[in-house]
Amino acid sequence: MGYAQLVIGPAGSGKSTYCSSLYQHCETLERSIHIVNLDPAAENFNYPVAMDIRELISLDDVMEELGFGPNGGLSYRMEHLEENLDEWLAEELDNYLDDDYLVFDCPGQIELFSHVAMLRNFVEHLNRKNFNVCGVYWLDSQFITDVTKFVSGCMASLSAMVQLELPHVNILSKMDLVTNKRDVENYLDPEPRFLLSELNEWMAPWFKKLNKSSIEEVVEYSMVSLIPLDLRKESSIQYALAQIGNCIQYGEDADVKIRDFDADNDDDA
Ligand SMILES: Nc1nc2c(ncn2[C@@H]2O[C@H](COP(=O)(O)OP(=O)(O)OP(=O)(O)O)[C@@H](O)[C@H]2O)c(=O)[nH]1
Ligand SMILES: [Mg+2]
Repeated sequence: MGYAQLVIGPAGSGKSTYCSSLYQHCETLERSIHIVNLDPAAENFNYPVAMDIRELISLDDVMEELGFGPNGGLSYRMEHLEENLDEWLAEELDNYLDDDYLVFDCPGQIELFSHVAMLRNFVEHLNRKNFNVCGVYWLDSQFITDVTKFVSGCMASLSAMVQLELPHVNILSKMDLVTNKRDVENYLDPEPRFLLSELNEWMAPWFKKLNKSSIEEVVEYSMVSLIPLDLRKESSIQYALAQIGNCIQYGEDADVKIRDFDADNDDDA
Protein backbone atom coordinates (compact mmCIF):
# COMPACT_ATOMS: atom_id res chain seq x y z
CA MET A 1 0.00 0.00 0.00
CA GLY A 2 1.40 3.41 -1.03
CA TYR A 3 0.35 6.84 0.21
CA ALA A 4 -0.17 10.02 -1.76
CA GLN A 5 -1.17 13.64 -1.34
CA LEU A 6 -2.66 15.47 -4.29
CA VAL A 7 -1.80 19.11 -3.57
CA ILE A 8 -4.41 21.24 -5.34
CA GLY A 9 -5.81 24.75 -5.13
CA PRO A 10 -5.73 28.17 -6.76
CA ALA A 11 -2.59 29.65 -8.32
CA GLY A 12 -0.24 31.23 -5.83
CA SER A 13 -1.92 29.71 -2.78
CA GLY A 14 1.39 28.15 -1.62
CA LYS A 15 1.32 24.57 -2.91
CA SER A 16 4.90 24.37 -4.19
CA THR A 17 6.28 26.22 -1.18
CA TYR A 18 4.51 23.69 1.06
CA CYS A 19 6.01 20.82 -0.97
CA SER A 20 9.53 22.09 -0.39
CA SER A 21 8.92 22.77 3.32
CA LEU A 22 7.38 19.34 3.69
CA TYR A 23 10.37 17.80 1.99
CA GLN A 24 12.76 19.54 4.38
CA HIS A 25 10.61 18.63 7.36
CA CYS A 26 10.66 14.95 6.41
CA GLU A 27 14.35 15.05 5.64
CA THR A 28 15.04 16.30 9.18
CA LEU A 29 12.97 13.44 10.54
CA GLU A 30 14.75 11.05 8.20
CA ARG A 31 11.39 10.14 6.82
CA SER A 32 11.21 9.23 3.17
CA ILE A 33 8.97 11.32 0.92
CA HIS A 34 8.96 11.92 -2.85
CA ILE A 35 7.68 15.10 -4.45
CA VAL A 36 6.29 14.88 -7.97
CA ASN A 37 5.96 17.89 -10.25
CA LEU A 38 2.67 17.85 -12.17
CA ASP A 39 2.98 21.44 -13.35
CA PRO A 40 4.21 21.64 -16.95
CA ALA A 41 4.87 25.37 -16.53
CA ALA A 42 7.01 25.09 -13.38
CA GLU A 43 10.62 26.15 -13.76
CA ASN A 44 12.31 26.37 -10.37
CA PHE A 45 12.14 23.77 -7.67
CA ASN A 46 13.21 23.94 -4.05
CA TYR A 47 12.78 20.21 -3.65
CA PRO A 48 14.33 17.28 -5.48
CA VAL A 49 11.84 16.36 -8.20
CA ALA A 50 11.11 12.64 -8.02
CA MET A 51 8.92 12.52 -11.13
CA ASP A 52 8.43 15.35 -13.60
CA ILE A 53 5.50 15.78 -15.93
CA ARG A 54 7.64 18.04 -18.12
CA GLU A 55 9.38 14.93 -19.40
CA LEU A 56 6.34 14.26 -21.57
CA ILE A 57 6.10 17.58 -23.41
CA SER A 58 6.89 21.10 -22.38
CA LEU A 59 4.35 23.91 -22.19
CA ASP A 60 6.50 25.94 -24.59
CA ASP A 61 6.07 23.29 -27.29
CA VAL A 62 2.29 23.34 -26.97
CA MET A 63 2.13 27.12 -27.01
CA GLU A 64 4.42 27.37 -30.00
CA GLU A 65 3.07 24.55 -32.14
CA LEU A 66 -0.64 25.00 -31.49
CA GLY A 67 -0.81 28.70 -30.83
CA PHE A 68 -2.26 28.40 -27.32
CA GLY A 69 -1.61 30.93 -24.58
CA PRO A 70 -0.30 29.72 -21.21
CA ASN A 71 -3.68 28.73 -19.72
CA GLY A 72 -5.17 27.11 -22.82
CA GLY A 73 -1.81 25.47 -23.40
CA LEU A 74 -1.87 23.97 -19.95
CA SER A 75 -5.42 22.59 -20.30
CA TYR A 76 -4.51 21.10 -23.68
CA ARG A 77 -1.36 19.70 -22.19
CA MET A 78 -3.23 18.00 -19.38
CA GLU A 79 -5.76 16.46 -21.75
CA HIS A 80 -2.95 15.22 -23.96
CA LEU A 81 -1.31 13.76 -20.90
CA GLU A 82 -4.42 11.71 -20.30
CA GLU A 83 -3.68 9.74 -23.46
CA ASN A 84 -0.18 8.87 -22.27
CA LEU A 85 -0.91 8.84 -18.60
CA ASP A 86 -1.22 5.14 -17.93
CA GLU A 87 2.02 4.32 -19.66
CA TRP A 88 4.02 7.17 -18.08
CA LEU A 89 2.66 6.70 -14.59
CA ALA A 90 2.96 2.92 -14.67
CA GLU A 91 6.58 3.24 -15.76
CA GLU A 92 7.41 5.90 -13.17
CA LEU A 93 5.60 4.20 -10.30
CA ASP A 94 7.62 1.08 -10.92
CA ASN A 95 10.50 2.92 -9.26
CA TYR A 96 8.66 3.13 -5.95
CA LEU A 97 8.12 0.62 -3.22
CA ASP A 98 4.82 -0.48 -1.78
CA ASP A 99 4.83 1.80 1.25
CA ASP A 100 6.33 4.90 -0.39
CA TYR A 101 4.82 8.32 0.23
CA LEU A 102 4.32 10.55 -2.82
CA VAL A 103 3.25 14.20 -2.91
CA PHE A 104 1.91 15.56 -6.20
CA ASP A 105 2.48 19.28 -6.68
CA CYS A 106 -0.31 20.29 -9.09
CA PRO A 107 -0.69 23.40 -11.23
CA GLY A 108 -3.07 26.09 -9.97
CA GLN A 109 -5.54 26.16 -12.85
CA ILE A 110 -8.92 25.68 -11.28
CA GLU A 111 -10.32 23.91 -14.37
CA LEU A 112 -8.00 20.99 -13.77
CA PHE A 113 -9.84 19.82 -10.73
CA SER A 114 -13.30 21.13 -11.51
CA HIS A 115 -14.08 19.99 -15.05
CA VAL A 116 -11.14 18.30 -16.73
CA ALA A 117 -11.22 14.54 -16.26
CA MET A 118 -7.44 14.25 -16.24
CA LEU A 119 -6.83 14.51 -12.50
CA ARG A 120 -9.66 12.14 -11.77
CA ASN A 121 -8.21 9.55 -14.11
CA PHE A 122 -4.86 10.16 -12.51
CA VAL A 123 -6.32 9.39 -9.09
CA GLU A 124 -8.05 6.26 -10.39
CA HIS A 125 -4.74 5.09 -11.75
CA LEU A 126 -3.07 5.64 -8.37
CA ASN A 127 -5.90 3.75 -6.66
CA ARG A 128 -5.45 0.84 -9.04
CA LYS A 129 -1.76 0.86 -8.11
CA ASN A 130 -2.84 0.51 -4.50
CA PHE A 131 -2.14 4.07 -3.36
CA ASN A 132 -4.26 5.70 -0.67
CA VAL A 133 -4.73 9.24 -1.95
CA CYS A 134 -5.83 12.39 -0.12
CA GLY A 135 -6.88 15.62 -1.85
CA VAL A 136 -5.15 18.48 -0.02
CA TYR A 137 -6.88 21.71 -1.00
CA TRP A 138 -5.11 25.03 -0.51
CA LEU A 139 -6.80 28.24 0.60
CA ASP A 140 -4.73 31.38 1.05
CA SER A 141 -5.35 33.01 4.44
CA GLN A 142 -4.79 36.38 2.78
CA PHE A 143 -7.99 35.91 0.80
CA ILE A 144 -10.18 34.61 3.59
CA THR A 145 -10.87 38.03 4.99
CA ASP A 146 -14.66 38.00 5.00
CA VAL A 147 -17.49 35.51 4.92
CA THR A 148 -18.21 35.84 1.17
CA LYS A 149 -14.60 34.91 0.31
CA PHE A 150 -14.68 32.10 2.83
CA VAL A 151 -17.83 30.62 1.29
CA SER A 152 -16.56 30.99 -2.27
CA GLY A 153 -13.24 29.34 -1.29
CA CYS A 154 -15.17 26.48 0.32
CA MET A 155 -17.33 26.09 -2.78
CA ALA A 156 -14.28 25.80 -5.04
CA SER A 157 -12.85 23.24 -2.65
CA LEU A 158 -16.17 21.38 -2.57
CA SER A 159 -16.24 21.25 -6.36
CA ALA A 160 -12.75 19.69 -6.34
CA MET A 161 -13.85 17.17 -3.72
CA VAL A 162 -16.95 16.15 -5.66
CA GLN A 163 -14.97 15.86 -8.88
CA LEU A 164 -12.14 13.81 -7.40
CA GLU A 165 -14.15 11.74 -4.88
CA LEU A 166 -11.18 11.59 -2.54
CA PRO A 167 -10.69 11.93 1.20
CA HIS A 168 -10.23 15.66 1.47
CA VAL A 169 -8.41 18.12 3.70
CA ASN A 170 -8.48 21.92 3.51
CA ILE A 171 -5.38 23.88 4.42
CA LEU A 172 -5.37 27.56 5.29
CA SER A 173 -1.95 28.66 4.09
CA LYS A 174 0.42 31.56 4.83
CA MET A 175 -0.51 31.82 8.48
CA ASP A 176 2.78 33.66 9.10
CA LEU A 177 1.27 36.64 7.25
CA VAL A 178 -1.77 36.79 9.52
CA THR A 179 -0.98 39.52 12.00
CA ASN A 180 -4.39 39.73 13.59
CA LYS A 181 -5.51 36.27 14.64
CA ARG A 182 -9.13 37.42 14.84
CA ASP A 183 -9.19 37.95 11.08
CA VAL A 184 -9.12 34.24 10.45
CA GLU A 185 -10.11 32.74 13.79
CA ASN A 186 -13.77 33.20 12.93
CA TYR A 187 -13.30 30.88 9.98
CA LEU A 188 -11.27 28.09 11.52
CA ASP A 189 -14.13 26.28 13.22
CA PRO A 190 -17.09 28.51 12.54
CA GLU A 191 -20.61 28.05 13.78
CA PRO A 192 -23.03 27.64 10.86
CA ARG A 193 -25.34 30.20 12.48
CA PHE A 194 -22.51 32.71 12.69
CA LEU A 195 -21.65 32.19 9.02
CA LEU A 196 -25.26 32.59 7.97
CA SER A 197 -25.83 35.77 9.92
CA GLU A 198 -22.57 37.26 8.58
CA LEU A 199 -23.52 36.32 5.05
CA ASN A 200 -27.01 37.78 5.40
CA GLU A 201 -25.45 40.98 6.63
CA TRP A 202 -23.12 41.22 3.65
CA MET A 203 -25.58 40.36 0.95
CA ALA A 204 -28.73 42.08 -0.30
CA PRO A 205 -31.95 40.75 1.33
CA TRP A 206 -33.06 38.73 -1.71
CA PHE A 207 -30.04 36.41 -1.32
CA LYS A 208 -31.27 35.04 2.01
CA LYS A 209 -32.51 31.73 0.61
CA LEU A 210 -29.33 31.19 -1.39
CA ASN A 211 -27.21 32.08 1.63
CA LYS A 212 -28.98 29.49 3.73
CA SER A 213 -28.52 26.70 1.21
CA SER A 214 -24.88 27.69 0.56
CA ILE A 215 -24.05 27.45 4.24
CA GLU A 216 -25.96 24.17 4.58
CA GLU A 217 -24.03 22.74 1.66
CA VAL A 218 -20.68 23.88 3.04
CA VAL A 219 -21.47 22.54 6.52
CA GLU A 220 -22.97 19.25 5.34
CA TYR A 221 -19.75 18.34 3.56
CA SER A 222 -17.62 19.39 6.53
CA MET A 223 -15.97 22.00 4.38
CA VAL A 224 -15.78 24.36 7.32
CA SER A 225 -12.88 22.58 8.85
CA LEU A 226 -9.70 24.39 7.80
CA ILE A 227 -6.25 23.41 9.01
CA PRO A 228 -4.14 26.53 9.57
CA LEU A 229 -0.58 26.06 8.39
CA ASP A 230 2.41 28.14 9.40
CA LEU A 231 5.43 26.84 7.51
CA ARG A 232 7.83 28.49 9.99
CA LYS A 233 6.72 26.01 12.63
CA GLU A 234 7.69 22.37 12.48
CA SER A 235 4.80 21.55 14.82
CA SER A 236 2.33 23.14 12.41
CA ILE A 237 3.66 21.11 9.48
CA GLN A 238 3.57 18.03 11.66
CA TYR A 239 -0.05 18.66 12.62
CA ALA A 240 -1.14 19.06 8.97
CA LEU A 241 0.80 15.92 8.07
CA ALA A 242 -0.91 13.99 10.86
CA GLN A 243 -4.37 15.14 9.74
CA ILE A 244 -3.64 14.09 6.17
CA GLY A 245 -2.17 10.86 7.54
CA ASN A 246 -5.46 10.12 9.28
CA CYS A 247 -7.28 10.45 5.96
CA ILE A 248 -5.03 7.99 4.17
CA GLN A 249 -4.55 5.68 7.15
CA TYR A 250 -0.90 6.54 7.47
CA GLY A 251 -0.71 5.75 11.17
CA GLU A 252 2.67 6.98 12.20
CA ASP A 253 1.74 10.57 13.05
CA ALA A 254 -1.76 10.00 14.34
CA ASP A 255 -0.78 10.86 17.90
CA VAL A 256 -0.10 14.54 17.08
CA LYS A 257 -3.46 16.04 17.96
CA ILE A 258 -2.77 19.59 19.00
CA ARG A 259 -3.51 22.15 16.37
CA ASP A 260 -0.72 24.63 16.44
CA PHE A 261 -1.98 28.05 15.66
CA ASP A 262 -0.75 31.01 17.55
CA ALA A 263 0.36 33.88 15.37
CA ASP A 264 2.10 35.56 18.30
CA ASN A 265 4.16 32.60 19.35
CA ASP A 266 7.03 31.68 17.09
CA ASP A 267 9.17 29.90 19.66
CA ASP A 268 9.20 26.57 17.92
CA ALA A 269 9.95 27.93 14.45
N1 LIG B 1 4.73 34.50 3.67
C1 LIG B 1 4.46 33.36 3.03
N2 LIG B 1 4.52 33.33 1.70
C2 LIG B 1 4.25 32.16 1.07
C3 LIG B 1 3.90 30.99 1.79
N3 LIG B 1 3.69 29.99 0.91
C4 LIG B 1 3.89 30.53 -0.31
N4 LIG B 1 4.24 31.83 -0.22
C5 LIG B 1 4.52 32.75 -1.35
O1 LIG B 1 3.41 32.78 -2.21
C6 LIG B 1 3.82 32.80 -3.57
C7 LIG B 1 3.23 31.62 -4.33
O2 LIG B 1 3.70 30.43 -3.74
P1 LIG B 1 3.78 29.05 -4.53
O3 LIG B 1 4.22 28.03 -3.56
O4 LIG B 1 4.55 29.19 -5.79
O5 LIG B 1 2.25 28.85 -4.91
P2 LIG B 1 1.58 27.70 -5.81
O6 LIG B 1 0.28 27.38 -5.17
O7 LIG B 1 2.55 26.60 -6.02
O8 LIG B 1 1.32 28.48 -7.17
P3 LIG B 1 1.08 27.85 -8.64
O9 LIG B 1 2.10 26.79 -8.84
O10 LIG B 1 1.25 29.03 -9.53
O11 LIG B 1 -0.32 27.33 -8.65
C8 LIG B 1 5.34 32.77 -3.53
O12 LIG B 1 5.80 34.10 -3.64
C9 LIG B 1 5.68 32.20 -2.17
O13 LIG B 1 6.92 32.68 -1.68
C10 LIG B 1 3.85 31.07 3.23
O14 LIG B 1 3.55 30.10 3.95
N5 LIG B 1 4.13 32.28 3.78
MG1 LIG C 1 3.34 25.66 -7.78
